[in-house]
Amino acid sequence: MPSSFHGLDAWFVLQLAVGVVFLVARFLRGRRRRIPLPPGPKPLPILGNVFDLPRKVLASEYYKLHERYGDVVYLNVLGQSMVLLGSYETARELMDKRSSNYSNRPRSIMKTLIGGDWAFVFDQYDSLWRRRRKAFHNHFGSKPIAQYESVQEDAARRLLQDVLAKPELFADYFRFAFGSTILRVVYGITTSSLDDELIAVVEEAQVISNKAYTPGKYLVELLPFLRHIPAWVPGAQFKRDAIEWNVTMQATRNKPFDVAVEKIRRGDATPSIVSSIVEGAFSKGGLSPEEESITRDATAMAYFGAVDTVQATSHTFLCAMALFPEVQKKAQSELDTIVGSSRLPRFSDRSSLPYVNALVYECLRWKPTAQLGLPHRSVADDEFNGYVIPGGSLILPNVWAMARDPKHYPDPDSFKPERFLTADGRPKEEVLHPRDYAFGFGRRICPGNHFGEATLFITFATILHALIVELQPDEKGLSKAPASEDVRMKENFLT
Ligand code: HEM
Repeated sequence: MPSSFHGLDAWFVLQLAVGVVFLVARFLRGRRRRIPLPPGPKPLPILGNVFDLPRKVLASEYYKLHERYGDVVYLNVLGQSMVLLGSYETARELMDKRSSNYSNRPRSIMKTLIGGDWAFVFDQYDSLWRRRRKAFHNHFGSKPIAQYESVQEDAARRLLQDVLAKPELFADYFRFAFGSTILRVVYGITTSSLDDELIAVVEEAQVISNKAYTPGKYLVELLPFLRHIPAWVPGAQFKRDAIEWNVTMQATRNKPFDVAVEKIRRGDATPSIVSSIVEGAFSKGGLSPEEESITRDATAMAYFGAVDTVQATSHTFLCAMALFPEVQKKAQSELDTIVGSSRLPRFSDRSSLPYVNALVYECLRWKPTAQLGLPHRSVADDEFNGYVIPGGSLILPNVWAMARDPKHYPDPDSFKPERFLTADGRPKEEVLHPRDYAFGFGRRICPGNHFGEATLFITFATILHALIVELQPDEKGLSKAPASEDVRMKENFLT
């Protein structure tokens, strides 16, 4: 006997519901069909554009699709819509101006499996992300970070000594300088050597996340039901890795925070972001468990956001200085005039050093660190230039292409800080600033951009004031510089 629902036959209600859903879906599909998708290669049935997707995560490879199909390119990979944006103008229109629709992130199953749910860079565009991001922004905005300038100056000076003592370890020392600055600013923790225990933990977490978030590496991202497979099943290595990685990911979130809180309890804390939050809450009886959890999440994100990005830009700097000695000389001459030979640069010199500032911007432009940005995901269907962009599409801004658009940057392969300066050496307003794309877009724009730029400024100014960056000669005493266009970016989201 069929059951009844408020007097209606349940079977009838079910059929009605299915019918309505079907009609709505058909209507939406029809609407979409009336408005075409953006141009792109013809998809295969079911597989879609799997074989059109560049084999390498390299912006230059993705750009070939723009050369063929235009500024906005549509791909469908196994049912997942992807929209590639090939110019600053399109990214600005969609990701900045319509930010409320384009600020989601792709879902990641591995993020949860490895215990990385605290890393809000991968959060969905929801209220939890808003709270974590606000907590972060409160301490990394342009005003609050000014109080940590002396920490950044000290780190740059220590870097100089370390590189002078052991130039062959320059890459390790740059990394240590940025990592130790973050631990000091965020947690008030002083680290003294490359093999510091806390640095080792957070560095390990970086390696893990780079593995876990490599696009296309894990089948579970395409077939989410695989996450339920028990770890002992043959072939489920990803589950066994995830269990092991959980320990490091949790330690990264909690260990430095616990050390900071212990120092506050003992009364020997140095001023830091955590000390200001925890001590600020004393008057109301301390942080609530929820506030504490948000603080742990937000503060742990700083090391994650800061170290790889700033280090990659520093490598661009070293490479550019070695390849363009005339630029290096100009920057050094400005430093000699403004800073003089009796001391090292300080933040108070920053506004008097337009050429050094322009050199920082040119480093962000010449080989941008996140060459395909970080993917966003759209929320709902949208119309743009006569095309429909389906809700749920992955949006990939080609930052590399923006940074070398000849409309904005004539002779883009050359490293020319002058492009950001007027003929009489003052900052030029009308040129597209790398800050407008190198740090991402819309509501997801990098909240560490002020801190990041400040770190780059003081590090580059200090190095240039004391050292000369040159190519290392080979065994015959010759040093052959590659052409600028042959300096290749590594295959990855971060270069
Ligand atoms: C040269 C330096 C840096 C570059 C080029 C850079 C670049 C980026 C980019 C491209 C994004 C993605 C934005 C988007 O989705 O549209 C991002 C996000 C982020 N960055 Fe940075 N960044 C830098 C330095 C820093 C620093 C120093 C910090 C921390 C102090 C930081 C923290 C973050 C965080 C927390 C996010 C996630 C934002 C979110 O999803 O809401 N970054 N960064």
